Amino acid sequence: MREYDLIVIGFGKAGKTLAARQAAAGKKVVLIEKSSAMYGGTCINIACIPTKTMLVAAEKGLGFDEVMAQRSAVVSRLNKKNYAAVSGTADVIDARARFVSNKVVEVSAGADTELLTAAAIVINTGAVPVIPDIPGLAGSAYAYDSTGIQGLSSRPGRLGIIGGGHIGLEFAGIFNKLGTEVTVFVNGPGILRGTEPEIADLAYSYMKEDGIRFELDSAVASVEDSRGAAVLSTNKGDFTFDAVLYAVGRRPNIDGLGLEATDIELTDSGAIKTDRFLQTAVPGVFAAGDVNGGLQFTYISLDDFRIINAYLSRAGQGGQTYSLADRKNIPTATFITPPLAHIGLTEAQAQGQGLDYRTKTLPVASMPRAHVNNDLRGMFKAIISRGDGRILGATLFGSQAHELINLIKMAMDNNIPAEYLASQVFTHPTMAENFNDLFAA
Ligand SMILES: Cc1cc2nc3c(=O)[nH]c(=O)nc-3n(C[C@H](O)[C@H](O)[C@H](O)COP(=O)(O)OP(=O)(O)OC[C@H]3O[C@@H](n4cnc5c(N)ncnc54)[C@H](O)[C@@H]3O)c2cc1C
Ligand SMILES: NC(=O)c1ccc[n+]([C@@H]2O[C@H](COP(=O)([O-])OP(=O)(O)OC[C@H]3O[C@@H](n4cnc5c(N)ncnc54)[C@H](O)[C@@H]3O)[C@@H](O)[C@H]2O)c1
Repeated sequence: MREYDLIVIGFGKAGKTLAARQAAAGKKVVLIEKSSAMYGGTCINIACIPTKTMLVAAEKGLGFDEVMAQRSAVVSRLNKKNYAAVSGTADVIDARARFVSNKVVEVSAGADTELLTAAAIVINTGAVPVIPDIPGLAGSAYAYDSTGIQGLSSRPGRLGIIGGGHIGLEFAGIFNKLGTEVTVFVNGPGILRGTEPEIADLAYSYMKEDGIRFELDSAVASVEDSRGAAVLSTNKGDFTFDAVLYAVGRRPNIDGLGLEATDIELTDSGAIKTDRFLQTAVPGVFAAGDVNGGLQFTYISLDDFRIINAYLSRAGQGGQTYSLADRKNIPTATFITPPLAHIGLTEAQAQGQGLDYRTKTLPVASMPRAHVNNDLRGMFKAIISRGDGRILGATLFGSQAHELINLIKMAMDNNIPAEYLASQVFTHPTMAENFNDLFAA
């Protein structure tokens, strides 16, 4: 049995960063990844990076083949870069890993198997798409998850999307820009629920203006392949599509990990249960990223790395280190057009908590940079505590929102009051300078 200081299962954001960092610190480290096509993990190969590459290329007006070629070029470059970043100092094994006991992992590739053990083991196996229980969907030749849809060899004329969340809306925008007729099936009265309602309404109206169709309060009852297409039977009638994307959430990936051979415990939703240091019920075994049931974002996986790295680095030295309890405000970005970003409380949440707050909304059309950009769409909204001027939350819908939200996070995390942003000297003409008005009394 080969012995290591650290075994990392899965090439995710947390795992690859931890493997490289611990190996650089002199630890004997191995990272196990079941597919070389996944060096760098989900984000690099099948998620954040390829989808945003597709969006940017489609926004430039490129056609389907060029968009896909750019996607492949970027993924291939980053896949290689990620492999090099880890393999220089740690062992990388192309194999599937599974636990055979609490601290023993079997790696297998074809007929070859080997047992490995280590003082510390980190599970970073990500999440997999939930397949909705719709008769005929799983067997349809025209139904795809978010990975499958990126493998299409030609542009579908008609795309049906089941699910109006992050993935559904992002792909709706990409394919709409490529000239595909897109219909999104939403299982509720609107999209972007939980977002400030006036901004969700605006986003919905823009997407409709752009030609995206929505079937709200819809339920897909069955899918049937017929004459080279998929026919969706729904409570709103029958619809025929050349391709159907299902995007109704992703579940922690514990498939085939052999957890039943260990004392590792699961949460009710099937994630690996951890403490605030991301340690499982087995001391020395950690779970990072989507598999531990936290928010499913690459930057959360990176923050999980920080927690485990701090814990392992102080091993045996006692004292407190960074943990989940210290994690501050988490921003989000939804890459629709224009992008939508949020942090902290919405007005409804502030009201629900009985807080004394004021709100400020600012249409993007009032912003000088928006005129320079010739893109007047969107609205910014801030929620500010009346007493001490703290920023309680913000929703930014407009060009560069995904970048700007990080400035507000810094202010919120450090208790910098709204007044500071209201009087800060900003470069001009920029979208950021509008914080002078957004945060003014
Ligand atoms: C289409 C899409 C778009 C997204 N866009 C964004 C975005 O813009 N911004 C954002 O922050 N987040 C985005 N996300 C979410 C983000 O991709 C994930 O939260 C993040 O990649 C999770 O990383 P992770 O560290 O959990 O592990 P992952 O990166 O998922 O890595 C897990 C790795 O483990 C490997 N593996 C699994 N089981 C085994 C095993 N038994 N043995 C060996 N290897 C194994 C897998 O092959 C995989 O490479 C998106 C997700 C999707 C699907
Ligand atoms: N920009 C980003 O940061 C980004 C982009 C893509 C994905 N992600 C991450 O990936 C995760 C998964 O994305 P997702 O879009 O699959 O999940 P999601 O949770 O964002 O959205 C799923 C949507 O599907 C709906 N739904 C559920 N069952 C349904 C059904 N049977 N019929 C119709 N609709 C149904 C839900 O109401 C929800 O609106 C996200 O939660 C997010 O954490 C992030």
